[in-house]
Amino acid sequence: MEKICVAVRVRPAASEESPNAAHWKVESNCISLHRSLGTPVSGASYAFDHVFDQDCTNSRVYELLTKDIIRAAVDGFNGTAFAYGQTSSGKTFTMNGSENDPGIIHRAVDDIFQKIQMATDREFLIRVSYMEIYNEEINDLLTVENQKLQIHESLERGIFVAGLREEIVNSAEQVLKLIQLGEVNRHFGETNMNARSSRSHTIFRMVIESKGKETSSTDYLSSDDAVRVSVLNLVDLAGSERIAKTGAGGVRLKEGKHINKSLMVLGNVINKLSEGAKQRGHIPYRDSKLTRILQPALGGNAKTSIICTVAPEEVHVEETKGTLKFASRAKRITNCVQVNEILTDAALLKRQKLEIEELRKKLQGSHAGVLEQEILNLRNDMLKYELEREKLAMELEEERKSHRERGQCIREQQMGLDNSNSVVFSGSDTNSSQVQEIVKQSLQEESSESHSMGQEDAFKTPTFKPVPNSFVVKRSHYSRQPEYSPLPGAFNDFADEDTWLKMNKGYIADLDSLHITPARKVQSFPSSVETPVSSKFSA
Ligand SMILES: Nc1ncnc2c1ncn2[C@@H]1O[C@H](COP(=O)(O)OP(=O)(O)OP(=O)(O)O)[C@@H](O)[C@H]1O
Repeated sequence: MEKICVAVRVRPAASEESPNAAHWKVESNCISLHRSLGTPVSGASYAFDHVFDQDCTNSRVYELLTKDIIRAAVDGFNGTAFAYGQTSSGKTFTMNGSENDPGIIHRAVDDIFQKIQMATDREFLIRVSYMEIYNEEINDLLTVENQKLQIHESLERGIFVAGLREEIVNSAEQVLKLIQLGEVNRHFGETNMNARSSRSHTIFRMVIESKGKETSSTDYLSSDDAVRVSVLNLVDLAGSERIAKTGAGGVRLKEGKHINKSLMVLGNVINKLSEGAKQRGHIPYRDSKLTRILQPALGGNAKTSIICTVAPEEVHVEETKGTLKFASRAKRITNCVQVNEILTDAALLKRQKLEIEELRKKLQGSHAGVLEQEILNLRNDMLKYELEREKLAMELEEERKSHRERGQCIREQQMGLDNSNSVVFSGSDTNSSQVQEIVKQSLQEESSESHSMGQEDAFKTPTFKPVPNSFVVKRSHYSRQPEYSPLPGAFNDFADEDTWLKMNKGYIADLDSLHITPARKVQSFPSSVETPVSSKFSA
């Protein structure tokens, strides 16, 4: 959204004013009415984007008010600059200027062609038309035969005047010649107020089309393929007039009525547009040809500036106040400005290719997203496995610890056994040492076997327990090795119940779990055996 730019320009006084007369004072961007003694009139002070006093040149007005619109028009934005004010206040002077000080139209034309020459990456097509609205009829100023033209509206062209001559131009000089031609056909008339009064509203229009120059045939990714079309309107309105002042009659009176009526409709449109969007309701653009043609410039898609010209004389104070009020309302209008682009079939095709390329990139981007998610999942899994591994390592350590404790326990038992044996067998014969050795071996075997057992089984290794009622020695391996098993009879020779009782000091080892080494082929313990150990140990 962009506000309309509004400026006020005070023309030089036509005749010397009395020093006691009320006058307008310009300070910065404010204009205020003062009485003869210099005291300001309350409620008659106004501020605008710019206020130009009588010494201001057209050059400065152009620089501050119009130059941006012209630049934007070359870039594809619609633009409108128009002069509004009572008759003889300086509208035509501002738009057309003089020989020494060319007006806005002349400067705009020069500027456009300069900018086009500088935009080397684009090619331009400029069309010019010039029309007037005279007595509410549209006439072509470039072709006199084209009279009473009609306004049409289409999706493609927007609001346009059908049958209007559009001249394709290549230079500023060519355009200025066309303007001169149009000026000849324009309706001027002499009134009491102005020797050469505009009796019509004139609209000088330039349509600027541009398209990026193609660098190569495969350069389909260029975003400048669309054709930009902008419409620039430079409007010189007829001045509102008081019939009593202009002394109009006859043709002039009729003209004056039409002028005033269309300016009133313009005022109504501005009034409505200056209200909030909710209150404004219907905008009466269709009530006059002027507002219909200027519709895009008023609250539509165009950069717009209005220069309100005022006469400084005391005699015109009321008209000047009216113009300033109009300007104040116009200041509140906002337009919605955007570049106008037209896509040819070729440009459309190229743009679609560009879009597909962009979508492909996006798709690739989203695929990368999927991969990233997968990597994240894998990382999570790895973390889980790591935690599980640590847990298992801790369990293993626990296992080892309990295993060490079991080993310790076995060693203690063995030591206890050794001690008891030394008591039982002290000073005894060879047989007792043999028995001692066998028991030791058994315990060692048991100890080594317990290494390969689970924790529960390990605790079934020999331990001390109360003496059972009867002595039982279980030799589970005998059945598997019958050929070499020691004979129970031989064992009985010394391992009777009493002996074991003595050996274990009231306790017996639970031999259920004792692993008896693979048996040697012996019938009985010899009376003199050097090493009665199993082949397992001797091997
Ligand atoms: N800023 C200015 N500096 C010098 N002369 C000016 C200026 N503005 C207007 N004039 C002169 O005042 C006279 C009236 O100006 P102009 O014709 O531009 O008024 P207008 O608003 O177009 O009037 P109308 O509505 O009747 O066509 C002209 O002679 C013009 O040269």
